[in-house]
Amino acid sequence: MSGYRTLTEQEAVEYARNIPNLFPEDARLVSREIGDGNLNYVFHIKDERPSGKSVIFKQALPYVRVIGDSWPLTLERARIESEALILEDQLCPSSVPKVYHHDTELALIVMEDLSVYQIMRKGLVEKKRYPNFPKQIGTFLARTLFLTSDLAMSPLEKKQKAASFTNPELCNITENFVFTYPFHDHPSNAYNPLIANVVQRIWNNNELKLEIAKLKEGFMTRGQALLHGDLHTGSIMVTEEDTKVIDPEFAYYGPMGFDIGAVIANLLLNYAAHEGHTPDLQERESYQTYLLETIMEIWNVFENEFRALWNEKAQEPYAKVPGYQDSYLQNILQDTAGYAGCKMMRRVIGLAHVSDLESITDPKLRAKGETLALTIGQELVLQRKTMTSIKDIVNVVVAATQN
Ligand SMILES: Nc1ncnc2c1ncn2[C@@H]1O[C@H](COP(=O)(O)OP(=O)(O)O)[C@@H](O)[C@H]1O
Ligand SMILES: CSC[C@H]1O[C@H](OP(=O)(O)O)[C@H](O)[C@@H]1O
Repeated sequence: MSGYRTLTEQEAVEYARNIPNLFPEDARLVSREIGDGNLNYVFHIKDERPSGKSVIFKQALPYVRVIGDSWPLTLERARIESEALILEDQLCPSSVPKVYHHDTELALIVMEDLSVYQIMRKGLVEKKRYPNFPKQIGTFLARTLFLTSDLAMSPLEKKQKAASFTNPELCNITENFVFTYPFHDHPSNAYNPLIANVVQRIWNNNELKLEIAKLKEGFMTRGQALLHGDLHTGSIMVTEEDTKVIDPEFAYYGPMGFDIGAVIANLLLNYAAHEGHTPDLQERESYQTYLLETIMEIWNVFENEFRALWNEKAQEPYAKVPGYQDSYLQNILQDTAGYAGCKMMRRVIGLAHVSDLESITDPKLRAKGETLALTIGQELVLQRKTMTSIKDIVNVVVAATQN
């Protein structure tokens, strides 16, 4: 920590020049801070000479960027993010930006520039479609989750991995801002006044709160696999053909359904937001159907890849016991539904919102989308234990939309 300093755009350029073989000697480097997340600085550094080469510098600050130094936060998250990116690239090649360099003292990662990709959340608001996304993200989920679990690793190796990815401060953000504060009258909450009655009903619903308590307990105690830990559509960059996952600074050993649930929750937040963005019924239903088909395909790819990995590579002595694989996958499905539900509700009631809904300028229209998101979120949590197939998740969404 002693040599830590926050880089300016110019200092980032100087630093880039001193990394061997990163840029040509005669490079004319231009640097721009482009971070739009809650936590860190991100610099885009480009050679304006013909090499045209560019890289991304991501630097952790010793505090939460959007709040300031009143909320200190560990710089260790840059080490976790860098190691998670390197591991994810080994487990699922080309699914993440390449890491070129990591400086522990400066909490800095130098990585591949993905500027030709777009943050998926923005593309979804523009109603873009990504035909290869389900295959790519479903494979990413199956490979990163299966291959870091006790199913694939020796118990010793897995526990060493879990120890090196212990991430208490970032997990605590999730424990508070995903599982606790949004379900209580907490000062950090920020919701549309037009949905105050729906929020109040959630706070008074003890059956719901009991289920959220169980899901939170799972997040805190169930070290099934190395998770990305914050896999929302702002942490996914896409082109029409390709998908890259960024920003695994929340990585830790947790329940597999938390990552799958994050992807599904954010597709469903976008689904709900089109109640406000897309007044034409036919156009809206067409895009919402596309989102539901995407969700089903993601799960189906995940399940097929996961079963294939299990049949080919499982080390666990009980792996071949009849019924174990089916029961394992059913548990993941039910966790997926529950965590998706929590994540949808936190993005409407809690501190950190999503631009899918926030970009609906008319508060009444926004309230419509937000209410749908809260209805779906509650039902996913409450009905999860009866679910046996991805169709059950889709049925919850369709029923909530029709009501
Ligand atoms: N490898 C990359 N290539 C291009 N842009 C990137 C890359 N990594 C991050 N960004 C840009 O920086 C923004 C913030 O990055 P992110 O890793 O999400 O930061 P934070 O941890 O603060 O949320 C992203 O939304 C994206 O626009
Ligand atoms: C005050 S942290 C809130 C929120 O921010 C993180 O998202 P990101 O790093 O992608 O901006 C994470 O989702 C936290 O829960």
